[in-house]
Amino acid sequence: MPKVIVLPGDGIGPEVVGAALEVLREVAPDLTLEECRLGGCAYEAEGDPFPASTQAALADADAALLGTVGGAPDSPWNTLPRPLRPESGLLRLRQHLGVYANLRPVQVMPGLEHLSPLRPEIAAGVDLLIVRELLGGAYFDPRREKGAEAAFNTIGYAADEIERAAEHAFGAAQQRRGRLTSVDKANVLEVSELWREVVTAQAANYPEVQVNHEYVDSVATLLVTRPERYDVILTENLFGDILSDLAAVLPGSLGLMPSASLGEGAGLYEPIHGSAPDIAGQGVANPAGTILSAAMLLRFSLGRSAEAERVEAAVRAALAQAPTRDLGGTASTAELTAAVVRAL
Ligand SMILES: NC(=O)C1=CN([C@@H]2O[C@H](COP(=O)(O)OP(=O)(O)OC[C@H]3O[C@@H](n4cnc5c(N)ncnc54)[C@H](O)[C@@H]3O)[C@@H](O)[C@H]2O)C=CC1
Ligand SMILES: CC(C)CC(=O)C(=O)O
Ligand SMILES: [Mg+2]
Repeated sequence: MPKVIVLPGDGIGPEVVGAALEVLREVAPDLTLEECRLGGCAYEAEGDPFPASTQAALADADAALLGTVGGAPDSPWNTLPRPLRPESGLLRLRQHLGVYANLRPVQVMPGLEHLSPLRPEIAAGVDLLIVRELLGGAYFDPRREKGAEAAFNTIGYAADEIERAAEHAFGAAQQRRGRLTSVDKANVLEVSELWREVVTAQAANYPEVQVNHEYVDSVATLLVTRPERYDVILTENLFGDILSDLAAVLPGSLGLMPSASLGEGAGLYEPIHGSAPDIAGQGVANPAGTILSAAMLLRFSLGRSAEAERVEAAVRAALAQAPTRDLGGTASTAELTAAVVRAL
């Protein structure tokens, strides 16, 4: 029986993960679902945001499903020594699992164009994939330092770190529309120059994939004005973090965006949004991104594509009937989840 570690986390995490579990129990009742702690809740209970108990449970797991971690701007968690903060727990989890390729699909589902704040002719038909390198760059810089007068983080990449993330992007482009846009800042940054050289060299192995390179600042505009230009976007950790939140404007809400993080072992599945302290505990969070992350788990970690498609179709149908507040509707988390379960 496949084993999935469930990490509800902080803020709205337990609410959206609860919704995804309702759906998973319907479509995959044979899964062993084991709940563990990650983030601020783990620090409070066990003194560590990525505790040994969670690490031990992951040892024989097939996948992990995560909600969100982190506190409000005034949370005491934000002044803890950095390794003890909730977000460090998440970074350590990603490193522990070795999940270097973060897949963030951006889709405006047919019939749901009206949920986008953008004009229908821009939003209609959007279907792109952001492949974000997840274990390198500024977030994992070992030389990071903060003094009273100065602080720094460096964006560093080794060629093989770029290569292994790019493999995923080329592979995805082969399966999709055959176009790969590598996003960097090579007009200013040496690290981007190397990024561009590595991706260009790799392109020779994928003659059927059409590759181009664009600067991240320009992509920030084009992504939300001419999204049809993009099929697969490949980029580094920090740029990918920012561009994927921006891309959430296309379908209409951060709450709709799922992700899969893949390496050589168990995969990690999580919505791209944070713990939304402004709405936590109110029962109004949009659970669609987490439910769609569970669909990605079924597809990538368990090879259950038919069940994944069932879930995706049910989410599409439910969002048409019962949009949540972030989408201009009135449905609660529980109401949207019930609509998804009914539509399965
Ligand atoms: N992967 C993770 O666990 C992440 C954690 N964080 C942490 O989350 C906390 C809050 O960060 P913010 O910058 O406020 O970003 P956020 O993504 O939590 O919230 C941004 C805005 O989007 C809304 N929102 C997010 N998810 C939603 C959903 N499912 N349904 C409806 N509305 C939703 C929020 O209410 C808020 O207005 C911080 O502690 C941050 O460090 C931030 C990003 C990712
Ligand atoms: C460590 C996380 C808080 C970074 C983030 O925002 C993300 O991965 O989307
Ligand atoms: Mg983010």
